[in-house]
Amino acid sequence: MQQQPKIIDINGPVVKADSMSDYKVRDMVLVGDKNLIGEVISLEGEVATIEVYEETSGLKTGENVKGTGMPLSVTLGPGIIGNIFDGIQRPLNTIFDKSGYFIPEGIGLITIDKEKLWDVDMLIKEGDYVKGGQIFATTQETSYIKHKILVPPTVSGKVTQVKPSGSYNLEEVLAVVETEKGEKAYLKMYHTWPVRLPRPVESRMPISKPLITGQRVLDIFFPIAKGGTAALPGGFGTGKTMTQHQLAKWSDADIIVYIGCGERGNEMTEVLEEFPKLIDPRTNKPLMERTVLIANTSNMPVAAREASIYTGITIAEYYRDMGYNVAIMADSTSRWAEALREISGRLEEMPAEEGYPAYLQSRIAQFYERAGYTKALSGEEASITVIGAVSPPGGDFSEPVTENTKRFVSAFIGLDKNLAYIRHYPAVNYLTSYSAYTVMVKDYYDENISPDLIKLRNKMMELLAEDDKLNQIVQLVGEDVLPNDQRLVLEIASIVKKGFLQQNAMHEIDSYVPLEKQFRMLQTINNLYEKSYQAVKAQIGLAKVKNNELFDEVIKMKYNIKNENYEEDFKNLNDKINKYYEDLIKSNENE
Ligand SMILES: Nc1ncnc2c1ncn2[C@@H]1O[C@H](COP(=O)(O)OP(=O)(O)OP(=O)(O)O)[C@@H](O)[C@H]1O
Repeated sequence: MQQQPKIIDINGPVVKADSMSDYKVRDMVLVGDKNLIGEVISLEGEVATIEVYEETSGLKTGENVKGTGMPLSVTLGPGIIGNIFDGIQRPLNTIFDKSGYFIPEGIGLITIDKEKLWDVDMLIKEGDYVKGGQIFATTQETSYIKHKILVPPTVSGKVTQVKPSGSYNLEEVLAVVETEKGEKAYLKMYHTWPVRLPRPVESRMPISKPLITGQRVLDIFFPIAKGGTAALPGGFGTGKTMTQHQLAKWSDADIIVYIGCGERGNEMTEVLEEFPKLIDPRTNKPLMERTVLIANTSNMPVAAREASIYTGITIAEYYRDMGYNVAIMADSTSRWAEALREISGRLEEMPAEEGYPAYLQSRIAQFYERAGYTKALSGEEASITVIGAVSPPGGDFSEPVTENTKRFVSAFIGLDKNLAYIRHYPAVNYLTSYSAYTVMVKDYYDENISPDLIKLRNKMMELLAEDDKLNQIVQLVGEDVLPNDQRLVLEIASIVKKGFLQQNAMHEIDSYVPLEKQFRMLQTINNLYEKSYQAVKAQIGLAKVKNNELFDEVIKMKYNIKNENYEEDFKNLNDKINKYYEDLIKSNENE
């Protein structure tokens, strides 16, 4: 008989144990007298290397290691939404209730509440055939989210027993299925799934719908698509967290999974305090009714930080499988990569660039590849959108995490320290950012808003590029050498920047702007440009063409025109623009 495995070496979160030849890589184990949760990451003969997800100080060699018979997994069932978990899906509220702010080691693998009763509507009857991923029952998880209870993806067969609709807890067997092999499978309201294994889907579908965020620089200039991937790199204090919060609050996903990964504890406290108070503008329900928070701050064990990304994406996949559009925000993937580096260092692996392990690239790829627009096994169309913040040291985008992330995302929304310095927020660098989704969502914008939207967007992008070029000349020789039409470019570009790209997250009206209003704003700026250009062409001096009051009114429309019933206001503003330039050109002709 195999001897009892014992700890032979402890190096921070990396522990070695002997007599482990019966175990497999990725098995979840309980380490030491306190039963700390760990995962076998390599095996060499009898000796296993184990990554421990809890604080290992106090652990001693000679203590036992025990198997759990399964890989590191999450428990998927009702009760996830609105919850706040640590990196391995332990509910922080329950932990705080039991033991205060710090997570005591050895608290075990507690997860969602298995005793709570849920009102379940059964959708199957005896004799039915069910297949993996099928929705076999539903329960109202929050007033906004109907939880569709799924047959585990690995189970299919004939239903031999079924409970009637009623009130049940998570452990009760709702149905028994006889599989093709003649084995019995017991369907409960939850099942478990290994975090590192992507959940299967029926098929991948083309990306075509935007994730509408209410943030003008994103929705119009650099759209993120449902099922797409985006990176949000930015140096210290450029607004990554703020932007991720804005996305979590406002984007039109059904479900938000927010992973606070290695950020400072106080930043996460803000999320924990602020989010439960927020109201979703589209449903008028508390935002937490569609949100899952995963908190793994810099003061929590580093290995659990590494796991938190997988925990988050597996939860996202589970809700996708029910047919929901899920958006995942990870803040910050750099801290996650640092956790990989730290563990790799302790494993004495050969370091590659800047000390990161050689598999950094493949790990980043695996994470973003779990995004997509798909047909789920249940037959429902659904998506996972992944938005990862990246914090390159010193704001240098050529470092390995930013470089590798750039390869695997289709939208790269770079935050710029110079823009942040002049308080141009969100500090998105409009010259170097890009989104491949602009083309993919064009048809959607054409049909749902106007065929002019993307045209105007492209025109304004050209204007901003020209503005950048002209500014270089201005810096050398001053503005006076430029002809009036070029000086007008500088003036209008300034309006695009101040009146459109800058958006105040703290302002009641400006924090979130409906797409239709965004477009009306862009049209108004374009109208001002066209009419003022006619005046310039009519040889009218720039001092008159640039009517400060009118220009200011266009800049301030973001605050002064409300987010609803705005037609009249836009009409008045545009009439004012038209009249001013008609009068100006007429009086010039009469002179
Ligand atoms: N859209 C915005 N509207 C108004 N203010 C903003 C906006 N975005 C960022 N800011 C300002 O920038 C500050 C820094 O933002 P934030 O904390 O998100 O930066 P960060 O890049 O996450 O920083 P760190 O590197 O410290 O994690 C905020 O406290 C806020 O004052």
